[in-house]
Amino acid sequence: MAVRNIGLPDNVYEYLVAHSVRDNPIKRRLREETAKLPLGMMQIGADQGQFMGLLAELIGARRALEIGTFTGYSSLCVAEAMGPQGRMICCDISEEFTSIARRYWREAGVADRIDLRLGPGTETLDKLLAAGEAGKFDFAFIDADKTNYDAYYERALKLVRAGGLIAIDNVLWGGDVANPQDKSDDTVAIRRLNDKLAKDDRVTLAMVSIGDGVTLARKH
Ligand SMILES: C[S@@+](CC[C@H](N)C(=O)[O-])C[C@H]1O[C@@H](n2cnc3c(N)ncnc32)[C@H](O)[C@@H]1O
Repeated sequence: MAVRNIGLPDNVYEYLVAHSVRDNPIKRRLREETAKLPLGMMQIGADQGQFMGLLAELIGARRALEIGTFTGYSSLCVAEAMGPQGRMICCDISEEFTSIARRYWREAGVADRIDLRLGPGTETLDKLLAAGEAGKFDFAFIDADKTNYDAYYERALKLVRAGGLIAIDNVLWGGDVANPQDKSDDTVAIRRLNDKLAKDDRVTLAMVSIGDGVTLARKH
């Protein structure tokens, strides 16, 4: 029988990271500084950051979109992977969190690739659509407030080109999506989007059990 579970023991996860993550001191320090914050667990893991960079590289991404930037780790991974030609629009509502992101982007030499838009993600995406940016992005990463996930997905689907990729984070929500007793707003929102994506013929789909679960949706 194929191995099916996602719960890696700590020592196996550490082995995985030690044998795959191509780290650098700036990324390591950003992870360490973020880990000290009360909401530090919102940051994606080093292995997921590298996975996203690889995805961006595989599709030759030059324009990327991120909804939910926090202290900048996922955006740093994608911006680095796209190289100097890459450009990224990052959406967040927090000046406090993203001031940390800006500091690390500058230090890593990717600040000129990243355009941070502060404000509700749906509004920023609507402005991009109104500005004629539909179909202009290669890659989108959705990782902000869960109750807006469907709104982000529908907008991202318009903003990415055919063949472009949307990655959606936290689709397993610590396993809560599979617990029918859990009817909290965040769980219900993620579960609804998962149900919809499972039969959404506008995309090719894979749900990957990395981190807290990532759905990859390639636009037809
Ligand atoms: C899970 S964190 C993102 C983690 C980030 N991708 C990383 O790997 O470090 C979610 C972020 O979404 C932001 N956020 C929450 N509500 C938002 C909204 N309505 N619009 C845009 N961003 C929002 C939060 O401020 C927070 O920084």
